[in-house]
Amino acid sequence: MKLVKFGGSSIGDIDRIKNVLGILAKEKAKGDIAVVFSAFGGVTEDLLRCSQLAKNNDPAYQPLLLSMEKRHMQLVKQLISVQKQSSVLTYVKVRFNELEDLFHGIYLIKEFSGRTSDYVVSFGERISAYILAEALREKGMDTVYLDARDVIRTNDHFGNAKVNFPTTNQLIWDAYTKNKDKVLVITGFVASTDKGETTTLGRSGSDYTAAIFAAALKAESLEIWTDVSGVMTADPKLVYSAITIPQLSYSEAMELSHFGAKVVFPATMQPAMRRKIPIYIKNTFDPSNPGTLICEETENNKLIKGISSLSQISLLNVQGSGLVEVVGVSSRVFGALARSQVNVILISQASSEHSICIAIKSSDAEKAKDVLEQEFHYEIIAGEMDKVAVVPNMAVIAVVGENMKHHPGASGRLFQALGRNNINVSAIAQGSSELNISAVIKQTDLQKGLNALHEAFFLADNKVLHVFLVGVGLIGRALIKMINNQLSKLQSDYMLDIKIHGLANSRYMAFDEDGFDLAKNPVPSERDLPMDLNVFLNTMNSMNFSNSVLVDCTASQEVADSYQRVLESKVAVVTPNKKANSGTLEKYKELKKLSGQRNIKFLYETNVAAGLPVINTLQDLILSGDRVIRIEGVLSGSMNFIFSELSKGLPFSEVVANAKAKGYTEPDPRDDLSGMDVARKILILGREAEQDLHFEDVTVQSMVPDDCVHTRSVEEFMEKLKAHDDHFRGLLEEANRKGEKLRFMAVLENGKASVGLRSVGASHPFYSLVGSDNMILFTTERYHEFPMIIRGPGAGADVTAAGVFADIIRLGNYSR
Ligand SMILES: NC(=O)C1=CN([C@@H]2O[C@H](COP(=O)(O)OP(=O)(O)OC[C@H]3O[C@@H](n4cnc5c(N)ncnc54)[C@H](O)[C@@H]3O)[C@@H](O)[C@H]2O)C=CC1
Ligand SMILES: N[C@@H](CC=O)C(=O)O
Ligand code: NA
Repeated sequence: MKLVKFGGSSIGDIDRIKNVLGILAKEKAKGDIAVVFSAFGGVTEDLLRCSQLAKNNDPAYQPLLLSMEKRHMQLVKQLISVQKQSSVLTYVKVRFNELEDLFHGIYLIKEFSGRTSDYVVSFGERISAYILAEALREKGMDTVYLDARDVIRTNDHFGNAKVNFPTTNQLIWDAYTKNKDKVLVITGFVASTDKGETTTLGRSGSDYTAAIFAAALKAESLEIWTDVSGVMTADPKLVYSAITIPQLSYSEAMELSHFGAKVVFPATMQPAMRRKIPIYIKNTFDPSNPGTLICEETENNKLIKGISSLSQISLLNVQGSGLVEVVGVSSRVFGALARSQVNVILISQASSEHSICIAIKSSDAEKAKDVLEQEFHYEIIAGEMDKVAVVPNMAVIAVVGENMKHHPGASGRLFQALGRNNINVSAIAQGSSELNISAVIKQTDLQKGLNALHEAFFLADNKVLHVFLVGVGLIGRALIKMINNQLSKLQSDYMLDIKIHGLANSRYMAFDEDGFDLAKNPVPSERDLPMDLNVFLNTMNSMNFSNSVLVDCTASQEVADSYQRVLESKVAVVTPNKKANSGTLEKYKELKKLSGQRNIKFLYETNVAAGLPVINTLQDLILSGDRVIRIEGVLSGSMNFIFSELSKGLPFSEVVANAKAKGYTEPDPRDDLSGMDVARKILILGREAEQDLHFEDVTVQSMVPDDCVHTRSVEEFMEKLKAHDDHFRGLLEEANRKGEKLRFMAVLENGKASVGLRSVGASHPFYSLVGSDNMILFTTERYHEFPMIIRGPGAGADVTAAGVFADIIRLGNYSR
């Protein structure tokens, strides 16, 4: 025989109830069952609300009671055929009359005791089970309604009564044998004392009822039907990739639930567990889902079963020389805490015995500090012990699973995952049962920690990078396309997954917790939210993914100014935007330091020469001890394109327009023509070469004619430029006459840089450049006689997006 239990949410309305009746018909077809029901969804709460209103002498309880009565009557009419309705309606009516009398009494005497409360709420289960027993009979099931108060005997601890098992088991057995061929339909939650007073069984009481019956009847299994598909690997509200745990041992279920896996409350399952009855947690709304099986021995191949946590924790630190080798100190610590009802959640003491660290609920922290300081008053005065330090705003994160004891490496994986995400561990505890490893971390790190551990233990083989992309323009869009094209290969061959959760341009922003479908080329639009960088970053932080990265594909100063805050929140930054690194030297150094010290990556290969490996190469040279003597470069793809095209005989204004159309220029092409873009790049290269370079150290020759400097828009600028076509043709002709070519270049030497237009002869390396080519020559102590040369297209959507993409993938390598 199988014991089946449905909670209030499973029978919340008529559709849900019909669904449950269908499930029961199928279950019955498989074999004998007995059913436990809670009250219909929300009824217990409504009964308590009525009671409170009545107690407060508020007649508003009357309409509430009336609406409850209507709701029940309506259900009877919907579930039971007209011929059979009247007796059920009468039953319900009589119960509501009793309730009315009860509330009237409470209203008059303004008193509502625990005893009355248990009696009041018992109506919920009594009415629901009665109606459902009748409804099942209508469906052809031979049911019998059983008021559990007739069989479950308890003491008179109203609200949380303790069961007298010998008597209860006998009474249940008798009731069962009396109705052997029938389906018992049992009221959950309620019981009674020997004197016949109604009691209730406390938290998750209906589950408890089901477990008590399952044990007494030696059921083959117990099925708890609820509104989720079993116990999940982590809280799905915090870990979006959480999945159902197929099997849990009884001890694992106990451990997980202790840490707040709210689906089942295994203390209530104890009677079934003692008899080793398998327990299934099933989803009423997805009956074909196998859910979770909780049993004695599980088929087990995962290192851990689940990850759990407790919030609102404080750490107490009791420390001092007075603790070392003094017998009885810990007994005094825990004795004092116990006497003042402080529950200790976690304890950790190093073998040096110099300090004891205790995790408790934050609400107990002040009391705990006081009692401990009283207990050790004299030791503190004598300086043998410090005052008790309290660290608030902490959380306990725990991995649970019996397999940990057979396989070394669980704690290694745990600390590695937390460490890689820059989550500091303040205390650790693992009992010798090795069923649970707990770590105390900051509350603000909790969600990230849960996700990091979930990835490490459950998706271990696939690293996920969580991207927040600001700037869905030319480069941003090309990047999205590129990631989408490469995703399945990265997933299958490199175990790397990339999800984009946030997208923004200057006007709108959009978020997707599961990650946008990149195949749809997502772009934020007026259907989404108005862009607000602050909100964007806050949302990013609140999603709290491990391995998060802000990808900045704007040219915005505001976004660049946010990197410090982003890095401080332990989110990496990848960007082609040069604004941050070419601002003040102090800012540049600060960001480098922050990223280095906290080990949060800040990658910007595309700041110079797009995807060409310039920055990484330079960093490698420097890291390996080389010293840069001179850097010479054509660092602007657009300018090289412009002066190359010019030599084909096209007017200057037209080739500038072409460069813009091809996506080589900055969002504002004046940034290129003014030499600013190249100045920024040589400044960044100098700084990467460990030179303390300021903007004033760069001399810049602008290509923007004087009357174009103050144009108000890009369009006006492009228009005015036409008047200068002859000037640029003249420059070209002069170079041609000398057999030379015009190159816009930068040179850095002896702590000074210059940027401007030169004409170079055929022997110069820059002579042969074509199109959007860049070329960089590093003369260093090692590359002294002949410089190291890097050459190739240095602007354009694809070559830039590819460089940004490579930086993102690099993050995946670091975080692996
Ligand atoms: N085009 C190229 O070849 C290369 C470009 N870069 C850099 O890439 C960055 C992007 O360039 P493009 O895609 O060509 O520019 P774009 O103008 O096509 O796109 C910029 C995007 O940023 C958005 N945006 C601007 N300010 C914003 C703000 N405050 N908040 C949110 N979004 C904002 C715009 O709405 C637009 O979607 C620039 O920093 C550029 O210097 C770097 C190397 C090469
Ligand atoms: N506008 C830039 C693009 C890369 O930074 C260029 O022309 O090189
Ligand atoms: Na580059």
